[in-house]
Amino acid sequence: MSNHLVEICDLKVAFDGVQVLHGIDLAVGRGEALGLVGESGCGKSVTWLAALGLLPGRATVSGSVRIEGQELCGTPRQALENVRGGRIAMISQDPSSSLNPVIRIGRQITEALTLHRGLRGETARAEALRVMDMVGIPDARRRFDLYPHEFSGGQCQRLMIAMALAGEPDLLIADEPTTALDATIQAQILDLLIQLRAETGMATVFISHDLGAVSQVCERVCVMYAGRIVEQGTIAQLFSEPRHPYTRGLFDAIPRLDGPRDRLIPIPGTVPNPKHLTAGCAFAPRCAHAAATCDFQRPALDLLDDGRHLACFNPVPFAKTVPVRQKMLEGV
Ligand SMILES: Nc1ncnc2c1ncn2[C@@H]1O[C@H](COP(=O)(O)OP(=O)(O)OP(=O)(O)O)[C@@H](O)[C@H]1O
Repeated sequence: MSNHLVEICDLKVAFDGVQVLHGIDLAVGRGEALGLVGESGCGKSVTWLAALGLLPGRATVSGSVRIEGQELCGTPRQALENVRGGRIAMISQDPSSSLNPVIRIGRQITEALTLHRGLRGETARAEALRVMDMVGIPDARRRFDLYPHEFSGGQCQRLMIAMALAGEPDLLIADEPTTALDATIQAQILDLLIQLRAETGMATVFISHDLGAVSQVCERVCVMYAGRIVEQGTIAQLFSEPRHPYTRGLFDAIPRLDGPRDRLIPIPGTVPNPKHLTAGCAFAPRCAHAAATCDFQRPALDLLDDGRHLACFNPVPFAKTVPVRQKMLEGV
């Protein structure tokens, strides 16, 4: 059996005939933290929603998604439900997608414990309190019978993580888990994700626009553009020497606290509409490095000598490191 916990091969998704994922190959190791970055609409969420069978019926999905060898694509709904929340749990930026506003929080967590681990009665209650405590809800015993609206936004996010942990997942997919929170609470939730991974050994997929957050939580990062992976490597590789012009553009667009605001260089243009993709590289119209070939031929995702994967005919040369990335790397 492979060393990977999850292996995604040639995953394709179309909505009403419009293809939005074009053959994603991705693996997550046991206990690994993988970051998925890219601008809005590039397919980060759809990749994992498709993997878990959570897309609406009008989506067409093909390819293979395996968890420890067990194929999920084409698996009956009931069997998938055992995997979701059990072996793989997903949290999003919106606690209301996981927390039911009219059910007391303790009951919601104990129900998840019953569903995924068969715990009941006092055992379930004790475990729910332990999980609430683990995610840093103060005075869990007293707050067990409160409703979600009686908790702050950051605490609701913690409770959502508690629900996810209830099934003792092998993989936690955190989809923009901190986007809706203010900076201090964001930092606390990131710390919590790092701490929980260290304590439980679960793998984490961290989906985010925020490269700084990804560098704190993850070991490896995957950059997506227009439904494809364009660069993939370790945090150190991509942060010190991004080779894809898109990855480089994402770094240059990060606001710097220590420099003049005019150093921020946004990527020109916008993400293409999936209906209007050409046979060329989807990033070519926005790319300062694009050559004539890039307009009509698409580069494959190749493995480079340094171990990263890159899909580009004309990559950024080595040794173009800029200080902002050095600063981020200090924490890696
Ligand atoms: N339910 C849906 N119906 C139709 N199209 C969809 C649906 N969900 C996603 N899409 C399309 O699929 C593409 C990928 O969307 P996805 O949500 O995966 O992007 P993302 O990278 O996660 O963006 P964000 O960072 O904004 O969440 C987009 O073009 C989006 O419009």
